[in-house]
Order: sequence, then structure tokens, then C-alpha cells
Amino acid sequence: MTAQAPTAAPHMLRLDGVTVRFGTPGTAPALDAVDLDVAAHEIVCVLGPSGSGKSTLLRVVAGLQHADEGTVLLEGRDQAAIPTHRRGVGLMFQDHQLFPQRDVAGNVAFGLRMRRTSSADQERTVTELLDLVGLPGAQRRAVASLSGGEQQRVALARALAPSPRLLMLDEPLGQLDRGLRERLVVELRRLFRELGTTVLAVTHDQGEAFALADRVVVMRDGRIAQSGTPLEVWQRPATAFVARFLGFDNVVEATVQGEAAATPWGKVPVLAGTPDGPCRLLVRPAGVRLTSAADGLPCTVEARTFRGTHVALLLQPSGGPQMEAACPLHEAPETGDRVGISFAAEDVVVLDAAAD
Ligand SMILES: Nc1ncnc2c1ncn2[C@@H]1O[C@H](COP(=O)(O)OP(=O)(O)OP(=O)(O)O)[C@@H](O)[C@H]1O
Repeated sequence: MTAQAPTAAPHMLRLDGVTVRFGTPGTAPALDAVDLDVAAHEIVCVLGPSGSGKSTLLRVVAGLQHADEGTVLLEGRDQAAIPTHRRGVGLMFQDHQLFPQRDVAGNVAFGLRMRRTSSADQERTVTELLDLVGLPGAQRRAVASLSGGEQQRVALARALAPSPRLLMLDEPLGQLDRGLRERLVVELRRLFRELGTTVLAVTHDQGEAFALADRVVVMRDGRIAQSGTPLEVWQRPATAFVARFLGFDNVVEATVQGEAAATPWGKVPVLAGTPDGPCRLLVRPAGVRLTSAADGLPCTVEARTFRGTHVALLLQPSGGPQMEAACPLHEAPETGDRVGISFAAEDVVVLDAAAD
């Protein structure tokens, strides 16, 4: 038997050079030649600051927004001429907009009624979905009697009921308190895995995106700044923008030569194989190691913040800008203490010098 070449994973969704402009020509586009692939069964979370184009991206895929340039393909088919209700995508928005006059079952069955599914099939699907989202037997409850988290689950069951080939979520857990969000995100991931749902979600909340996604996409000014697994993006932010967006502030100009880089903090080790030349460096807080005051770069502890698993220290080195260090709980010095620091090469990330 001859070996077969592996076939590429089928793409559920492909955006090819999608551009959306609002208002007068000359203003920056809301989406600027965006290319994005989402594989079948993949969970992709789009992250980015306010105004970076996240909602516009979802709207263009849903057919709620016209693309000025480029194509949106679902399972290989150009969607340009296909209206929203024929695209086979499910949408769940932040303000989950349940119908207050209908009970839970009436809400969940909405998409099925639109498709003229038989009452028996509607009833069976509603029962299955309410079990899945953890609200068994809630069919006859009034929407107003549900908590925020329960309403969110009903909205999710409603979006899932017509078995959309792609489910799109816009800030799905936006209005819930943190504890509930953290629990629901775990449940959502399990549920999507179980159903094999392909998901494109948009969120402000990094924690939510990193917990939910197989892949995160970070947007900036209508473009994709980085795309990768949560671990890749977290460990290796590609640019200073992504690093800062993720909350890493230890970013400095540097010049690499061999296995060290010259920085305003002095020599910082870099991994072998790093190309020589000017760049920006991120030193992850975990890579700032405390030594005795006599060794390493002398610093004063300006502030310390308890973070549960560690203490975040704000350090003022004798030269160069302030930096953050993550310190084990029992080893954290006091504000005003003098310490020395060294750097761990595995937590030093060389950023793309061309992008800011
Ligand atoms: N209908 C519209 N008319 C004009 N400009 C718009 C319209 N919708 C969005 N924009 C602009 O397009 C850009 C991207 O907006 P979008 O809502 O996609 O960003 P976002 O990343 O989802 O932001 P947020 O996180 O605040 O929801 C912004 O500059 C916004 O002001």
C-alpha cells in the first residue's frame, strides 16, 4: 500500500484579505486586509483593545456587515451573496437578548420554530440542550426568574439549538461576575468539545480567551497582530504591542550580540541562536531573579503587590526604567529594601523590531 499524503484539515471559515471601511475614504479601515482561517471543531478567541475591529470581524462573518474588499468563505463557499439567515452560523451577543415574554423552552426553540421543525423534535432538542447547559427541567421557567448566569446558559442553548456549523460569541460572559465567568468558561470548553462545535469568540478578557481557546488571535487597528495557541502567545508575544496588551511591561530597546543583549539594565542573557542586532526585549517578570544586594544589578523595591500565587515587585534599578519581578510569596522583600537582580534567559523574549 502506498502512503497517502496527509490531507490538510478542512477550514470551516476562511477570511481572505477582508477590509471594512466606515465613513470617509482616508480614515483607517475597521478591518484591514484580514486573513484568518478557522478549522472545523476549532475554538478561536479574538482579543484586542476597544476599537481594534473584533466585533466588525464577527459581523462580517455573520453577514451583518458588508466587506469592502476580500472574501468570507464558509466550508469553501463565498458568502458574499448569502444573507445572514442562510449562512448557518449561530450568534450570541453580550446582552443575550432573551425574549422576556417567552419561557425558557420558548426561547431555546426559537431557531427551530423558524425552521419549522416538528414540535416533537423541538421538545427533544430543548430537553437535550437544557441538560447540556446544566438547566435540566427549566423548560417552563420565566426568563425573568433566572439569574444572570442562567440566562447566559439559555442564550447559549438557543444559539446551539439549530446546530450551527459555526458558533460566534461576542463577549459571551461579559456581564457576569468573575467567579461565575471562570466556572462557565470551563463548562463552555467542555460543551464545545463534546458537541464538536466550531467557535469564533470575541472577548476583552484575556483570562477568558486563554482558558477557552485552542487559538487566540490578538487584533490591533483592524489587523491581526499575532495568532497562536494560548501558550505560544503567552510565552512568546511577537511584538511590544502584544506583550504590553498581555500586561507585560518589562520591554526595552536592546542590541543582541552573541548570547547577551545590551540594554538600559546592562547585559541581559538571550537564548543561543538569537540573531545579532537591534531589537526590543521583553523580560517576563518570572525571569527577574533576586540575588543579594551585593550581586547583580542593584535595585530598590518601590512597591509590592500580593497576587495570590506570588508577589509582584516594582523595582527601580540603579540604571534604566522600572521593572516588574514575580517573587515567591515567602521570599518577597519589603518596600524600600535594596536587592540585586539577575535575568533568566528562558524568560527573555526577543520581540519583532519592525513592529511597535
Ligand atoms: N457602524 C459603524 N460606523 C462607523 N464606525 C464604526 C461602526 N462600527 C464600528 N466602527 C468603528 O470601527 C472600528 C472597530 O470597531 P469594532 O466595534 O469592530 O471594535 P471592537 O474591537 O469590537 O471594540 P470594542 O471592544 O469596544 O467592542 C472602531 O474605530 C469603531 O469606531
